[in-house]
Amino acid sequence: MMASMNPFRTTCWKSLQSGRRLFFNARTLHKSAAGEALGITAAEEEDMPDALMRPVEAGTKTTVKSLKDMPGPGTLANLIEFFWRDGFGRIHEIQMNHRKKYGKIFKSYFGPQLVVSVADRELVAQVLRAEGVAPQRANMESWQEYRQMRGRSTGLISAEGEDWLKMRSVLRRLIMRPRDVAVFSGDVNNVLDDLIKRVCSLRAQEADGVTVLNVNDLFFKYAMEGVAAILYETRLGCLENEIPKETQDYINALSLMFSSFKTTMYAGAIPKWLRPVIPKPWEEFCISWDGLFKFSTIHVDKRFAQIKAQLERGEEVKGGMLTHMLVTKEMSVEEIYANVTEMLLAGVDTTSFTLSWAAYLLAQHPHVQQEIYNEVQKTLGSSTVPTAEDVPQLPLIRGLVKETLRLFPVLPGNGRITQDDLVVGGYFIPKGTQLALCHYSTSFDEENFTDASDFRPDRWIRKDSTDHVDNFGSIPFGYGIRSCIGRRIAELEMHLALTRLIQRFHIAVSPLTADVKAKTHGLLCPAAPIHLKFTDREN
Ligand code: HEM
Repeated sequence: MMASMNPFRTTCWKSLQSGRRLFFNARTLHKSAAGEALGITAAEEEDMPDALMRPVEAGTKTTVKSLKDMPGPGTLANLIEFFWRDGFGRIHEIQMNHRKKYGKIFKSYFGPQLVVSVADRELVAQVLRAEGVAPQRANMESWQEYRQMRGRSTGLISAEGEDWLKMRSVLRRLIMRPRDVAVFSGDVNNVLDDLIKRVCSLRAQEADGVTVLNVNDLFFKYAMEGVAAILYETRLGCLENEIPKETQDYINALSLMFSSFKTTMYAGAIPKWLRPVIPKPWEEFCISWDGLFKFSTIHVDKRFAQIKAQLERGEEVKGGMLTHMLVTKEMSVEEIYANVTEMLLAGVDTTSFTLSWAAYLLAQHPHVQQEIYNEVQKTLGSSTVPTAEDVPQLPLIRGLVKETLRLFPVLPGNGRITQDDLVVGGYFIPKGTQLALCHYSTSFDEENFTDASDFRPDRWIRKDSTDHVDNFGSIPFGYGIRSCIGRRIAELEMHLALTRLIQRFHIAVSPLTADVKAKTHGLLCPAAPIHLKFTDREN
């Protein structure tokens, strides 16, 4: 769309396409060379199942079927399921049902929009194996339209083509490897000191002295404070009793964004010409983005002013990711605003929902909690404050996060728009088709995980250095060059938070908590509040 308006973009895009052909030829390379071609870090590659790196077998003759032959629910049935029976809240369940009924690959129509769902580990691997240099996730027209209207830049989530590639290559160098984010351990631990204080003050307000109501609210504030400490290099005060006004304004903008989620994200369904008749969704969408951008602008500008003052005083400028971006000017200031805005948006609910589920699962499985507590005690004792360097010695903590994300993948499905004609599962899929990669159903597939409904963090532990835990059925952060850029930040926040909570408290389910199921609201989140008891461990 935008590319065709700008001849420079068109030229560059062509060179990207030829780069991509090169990449296809490189697919038969051995693992690390292919990893390099994909832009995958060594740590990611280590997790990578061989299936993803295996060269395409030549010379096998198969009949290719067309999309017409692909099974799937009827258009009307699908519309009723989603719009009448509120299927958007049950996307994960519908994914499982459709997988059972139609098989590994099936098609659905949302009005005129065709979506091909891929619900099988090997086929998902095949799709990702065919990715080019700048994969496209979904149609981001509404995000791009807002940015054009306000003269704003796109960020990693909303950008495409060479704009995306340029920003991705800057950010990738800063935060993609565990060792890049290890330096933030101190900042995260400062936030964790406040989280623990907050747990103590909240439970003191309850009659039993141990219950914390609605832990997601607590983890939301922790995730926001933690990610902002890294992105903006500042503290926001989310875990204080009185939240500062500008932080509260941001939280309100974020809530508005999520409450209007259905009508905005899915309402590429609401065509532009209908906006004068149904103006509210677009208006709310713009108001919430205004709030989110305003917040980022305030914090980026604040840091910029501090850096300027330091330079004027002849002082050395030290800092994290934001400082690096502001000083090196590898991105324009508008691009920095857009990226920190989109990263904060992507980093708060994802992390906080996962922490809520992890705490809930620990509370429901006291034996597992005890095993993890033993590991933490053995490695750190009761008072050593963990850092990123300790995490490799805590395999059950890592397993806890992986297992939580397998059972409750915050993004139950992910998207790709095919950039070339493909044959997947014996079907011809033309270029430009919207694919849905069904991570929720592959996570529960018994072929991928034995006793798949069981909560077993130890299933992720390698028995020895040759043991390979094949996990392609569960890729909660996506895979390859368009995978989650914040993965290592999120992992650091979650590993340290869970270690410190388990080290300090015994966590149990409060009788006030009903059996909490998952619902989809854009992300997979708890359908009811989770109330937990935090009792001090006797050390
Ligand atoms: C539990 C926590 C998180 C989960 C499960 C998660 C998951 C994901 C997934 C599945 C994607 C799409 C990947 C793909 O299309 O292949 C994604 C993209 C993204 N995530 Fe995360 N995420 C988490 C936390 C974070 C954090 C903390 C940040 C920022 C600090 C972040 C920033 C982003 C961005 C900017 C993208 C778009 C990347 C691109 O298009 O290049 N995420 N995330």
